[in-house]
Amino acid sequence: MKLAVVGTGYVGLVTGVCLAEIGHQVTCIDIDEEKVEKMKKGIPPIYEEGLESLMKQNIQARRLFFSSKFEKGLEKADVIYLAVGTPQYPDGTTDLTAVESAAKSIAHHLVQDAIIVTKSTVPVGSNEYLKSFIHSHLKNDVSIEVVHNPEFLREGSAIHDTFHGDRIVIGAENKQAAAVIEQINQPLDLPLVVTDIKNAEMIKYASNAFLATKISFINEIANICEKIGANVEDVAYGMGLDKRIGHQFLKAGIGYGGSCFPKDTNALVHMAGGVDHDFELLKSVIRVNNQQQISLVQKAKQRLGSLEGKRVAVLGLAYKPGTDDMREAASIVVIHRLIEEGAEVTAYDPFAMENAAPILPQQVWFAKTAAEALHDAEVGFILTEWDQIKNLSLKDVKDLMKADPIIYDGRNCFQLDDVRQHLIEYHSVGRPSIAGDLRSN
Ligand SMILES: NC(=O)C1=CN([C@@H]2O[C@H](COP(=O)(O)OP(=O)(O)OC[C@H]3O[C@@H](n4cnc5c(N)ncnc54)[C@H](O)[C@@H]3O)[C@@H](O)[C@H]2O)C=CC1
Ligand SMILES: O=C(O)[C@H]1O[C@H](OP(=O)(O)OP(=O)(O)OC[C@H]2O[C@@H](n3ccc(=O)[nH]c3=O)[C@H](O)[C@@H]2O)[C@H](O)[C@@H](O)[C@@H]1O
Repeated sequence: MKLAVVGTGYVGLVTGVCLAEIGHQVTCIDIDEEKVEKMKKGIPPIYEEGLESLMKQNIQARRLFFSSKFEKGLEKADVIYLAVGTPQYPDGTTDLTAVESAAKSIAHHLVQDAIIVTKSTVPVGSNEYLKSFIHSHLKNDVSIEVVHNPEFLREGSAIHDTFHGDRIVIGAENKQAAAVIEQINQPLDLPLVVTDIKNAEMIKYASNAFLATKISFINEIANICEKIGANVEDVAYGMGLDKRIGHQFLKAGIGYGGSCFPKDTNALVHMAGGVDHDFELLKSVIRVNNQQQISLVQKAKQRLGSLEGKRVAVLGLAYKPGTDDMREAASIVVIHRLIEEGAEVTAYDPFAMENAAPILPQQVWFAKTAAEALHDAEVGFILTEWDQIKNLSLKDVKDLMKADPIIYDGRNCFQLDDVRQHLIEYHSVGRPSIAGDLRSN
């Protein structure tokens, strides 16, 4: 089928590439011309495992095209996917500016009947509004249907998640339109949920809110574990064996970040408020997460009295491994706090430093390697569990850092026994602290 995808970010580009891979003819449209020029050459503007090779293969097979011109990209497209960003306003409500702008461009350039499939996460009721919005901006005598097909991929495993997702949700008021989207996805052979648009919109928010709840729950358990001398990893393992609970999303850490959990949980709280429902549980989830992000700096300050002038290495900046995305990364909160406390921060991330530089305080130095960041540091903060960080030898870490170093590990990257052997003072999340080299005190 001939498809167009509008917006080529983490979701749009992966969607376009994967739809081409299963045999469709796809043109991806983006208003960012620089990005489009890069993509035409097979260079993805984002870091995502496996994306570049799949993109190049489909460009070569002449199934995948890129354009910054709507009139060209929409030519003969039967189905148009909309995957532009839906960030949050400072008050936590959803900013639909990009969706409206892209919808208007689609409406202006549509010359044949089409189904518009929204992939962007939008508040309940938005798709109904979008349908009339597009209608009112059509320039030609064409008919449209709107289908909501929320996206569940995770950054860092986006290609895998698209081909092996747990379900595809199709929200439609029109059965024929739903059937077309089913047909497009048929080669993926994944379980389908065909429902109405409001349900599809709510499934997306409820899913993200539930996953965020699991994380804040285990982080609270971790905080209690620390106080009573238990180990959250053993606790989570024991809990997760119960199939009703499961092991996924029970990894305690520095709190969730990323472009979606923070904004989608806020949006759902606002949506609930809009219908006079005080979503107390989700508000607590958000509060717990905000506190979790600053907890390690608070511990360091308590332990050291002051961080003024301390040389601090921050390893890992992206909100999770496998991506260069810095949106709502815990590292932003942690580093701002460290700088406010007077620390001298050197940071390292294998892929996210380019995106991090413009949003972190100017005082931050960027190191080319983890070893360079650790060199002569007194305190280390681990904020993303990249293999490049998890696989560091603790002997090297100790040798590189100043005498009697202290590590605050927000991702529980190291085995406690291993740390004990290396006599490094080590504080992680929800596990007993390790005292370090007592001989030198
Ligand atoms: N990032 C993720 O892992 C996931 C994101 N989502 C949702 O998918 C949507 C997109 O998210 P991302 O891909 O992260 O966004 P993004 O910010 O990475 O990409 C958006 C793209 O749209 C382009 N764009 C903006 N306005 C445009 C317009 N008027 N016409 C054409 N292109 C335009 C931008 O240049 C950019 O390339 C959001 O609603 C998000 O909540 C859903 C699941 C996963
Ligand atoms: O709507 C979205 O954008 C996406 O949001 C999340 O995907 P993503 O943000 O890419 O990454 P996750 O793997 O979910 O991690 C999110 C955050 O939670 C943290 N996390 C995750 C799992 C865990 O056990 N503990 C934990 O702290 C991660 O470190 C990260 O900061 C969801 O997992 C996707 O299903 C959804 O499509």
